[in-house]
Amino acid sequence: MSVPDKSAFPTLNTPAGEIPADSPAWNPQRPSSMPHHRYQPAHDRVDVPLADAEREWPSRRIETAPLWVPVDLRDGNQALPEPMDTARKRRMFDLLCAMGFKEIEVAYPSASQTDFDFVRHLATSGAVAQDVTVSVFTPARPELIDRTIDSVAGLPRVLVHMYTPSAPTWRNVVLGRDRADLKKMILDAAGHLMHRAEQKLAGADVRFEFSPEVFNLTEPDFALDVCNSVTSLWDASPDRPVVINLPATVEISTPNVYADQIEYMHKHLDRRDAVILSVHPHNDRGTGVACAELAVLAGAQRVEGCLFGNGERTGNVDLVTLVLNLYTQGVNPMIDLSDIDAVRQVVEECIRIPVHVRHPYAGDLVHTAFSGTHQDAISKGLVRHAQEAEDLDVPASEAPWKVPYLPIDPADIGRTYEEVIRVNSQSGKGGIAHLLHAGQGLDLPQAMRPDFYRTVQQVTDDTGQELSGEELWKLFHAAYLAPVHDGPYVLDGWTTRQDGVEHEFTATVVSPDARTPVRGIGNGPLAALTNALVQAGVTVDILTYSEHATATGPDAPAAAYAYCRTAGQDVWGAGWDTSILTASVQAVMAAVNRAHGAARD
Ligand SMILES: CC(=O)SCCNC(=O)CCNC(=O)[C@H](O)C(C)(C)COP(=O)(O)OP(=O)(O)OC[C@H]1O[C@@H](n2cnc3c(N)ncnc32)[C@H](O)[C@@H]1OP(=O)(O)O
Ligand SMILES: CC(C)C(=O)C(=O)O
Ligand SMILES: [Mg+2]
Repeated sequence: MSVPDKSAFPTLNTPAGEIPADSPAWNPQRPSSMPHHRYQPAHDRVDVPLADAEREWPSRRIETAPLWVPVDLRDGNQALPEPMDTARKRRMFDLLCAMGFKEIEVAYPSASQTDFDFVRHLATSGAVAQDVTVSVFTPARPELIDRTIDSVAGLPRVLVHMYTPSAPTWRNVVLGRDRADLKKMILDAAGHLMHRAEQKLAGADVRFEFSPEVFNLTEPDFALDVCNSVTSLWDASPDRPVVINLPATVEISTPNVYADQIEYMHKHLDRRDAVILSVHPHNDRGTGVACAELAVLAGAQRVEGCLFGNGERTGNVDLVTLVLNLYTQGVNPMIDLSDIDAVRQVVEECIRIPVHVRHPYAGDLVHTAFSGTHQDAISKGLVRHAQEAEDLDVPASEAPWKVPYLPIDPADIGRTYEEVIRVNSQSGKGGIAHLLHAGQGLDLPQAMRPDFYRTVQQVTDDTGQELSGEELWKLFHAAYLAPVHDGPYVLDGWTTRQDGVEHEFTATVVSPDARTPVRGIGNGPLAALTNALVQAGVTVDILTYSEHATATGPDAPAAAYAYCRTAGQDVWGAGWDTSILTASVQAVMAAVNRAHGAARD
């Protein structure tokens, strides 16, 4: 074993402190010297409004899908090194429509000519179906609102989404306004937006959305006041509801805090039946998905996010994960991900960022098990699943899914089982047997599996590499099948004959020293074979024997396995032929040659 060279590691500040006095004996961790004191807990940065008695989200369940709203073409796009052009945006838009999204944020039209032109393209090309609402995003600046309204002229269903930062640092540092000033600015802009839309978009179905940016760091009473003022100004009603979108623009806390903030708004917003309560989590702490899910428990009805979590910094919340998380709870997610690789391919080509191999549901490795015990469990689970489907008389794709370690049937999202089990040095006999079964239809006897496992382990340990199904088959072939032709005893032209219960086996046994004609009698062809081999000086006891067809149909090869005691050893041999008899003779002769070949070496 090689010892790593310590100089290759970066210099770390070694833990400076003593073990805290109140640490239990089992925990010898010491304080790190990193300056954690520079950061404040979320509870010191913002009031968390919900009292214990009011909190209901922990005991709720998600039983229907919220309205999913992809913001890939705006929030995702603004975070790209190379923002999408019209062709890429159109490809992404068509994908989102095909997946079943009905409200899609398509641009920040005042940001660039490209974004403006894309909205014009949608308005003039007939790309937008009857039931799809196009959403556009604008800051609260009159000239930029005007440009935004100009972009959507001619679209029949539009949501105009206006935002302003509302958290104290943003108010003070970015906008230089106090609460009253900011509220005035918001209401002025909201009024301007409404009047401009009335003037320029008459006849269209136009609705409005407001986001207090960095809602999660905004004082709850201020957020509530601003949102209520906006819904009142826009005269929200159940038949023309306003979207109030409450972003975790930058994640700051554990998801339960966000859930409390959302439940507070859900319970205190005016005109609640005229407000669609929306959330927009980002993923700075890696908990965007948890925030969205807890927010839905807390009363959110709409979720904004991006496919595969693209977006500013660590991304927007990942809609693919959210949708499939819901699916795995037996809830119809209202979005089609039955070909996740096709979706992934379009997204990767549009945004030019690859999906990580460990990305939930979609990564190359997420339905794959390398480790032995997992493979064993999956392999047994798949067999049980097929059996249960048969018992229920339904196709395997309809039977309830309970396979260990696989939260979803990979086939439901267009993945194949081939990638589920892969073999390296961490793998065990179950996984190896599974791959041979999947590839060649071999059903290795349980007792033979450890034997082949040792051969495989030797190769994977020596190379440190993965073995494909094809490579495993080659190894199996070399170990158990090839010795029939490649060893000290080869049969030249053999025949069998049956007379009542008596079987006769005749052959010429070719060995390096002689060609020996042999003839044996027994109560079966293999007994006759072993009896004949004695005449060539070979004593064989067949300890166990089994055979099976490797597929259905008359031409399907049969596989045979023989465990034999010969040359002072117990060895396995295998045979593979369209004739079961030939396969069984091969299996015995392969075992003989493996043992006698090894004895001579
Ligand atoms: C959390 C989010 O995702 S928010 C969306 C962020 N997305 C983007 O910024 C992408 C598109 N943005 C842009 O193209 C540009 O920033 C524009 C066109 C909107 C504005 O460009 P510029 O006028 O050059 O301003 P710049 O971007 O430098 O600064 C923003 C200005 O808007 C103000 N501002 C920021 N947000 C808002 C808002 N929501 N409403 C009104 N004003 C705002 C800032 O205070 C600043 O004002 P100042 O110039 O008086 O200091
Ligand atoms: C909804 C808008 C303002 C946004 O992208 C955010 O806050 O992250
Ligand atoms: Mg955002």
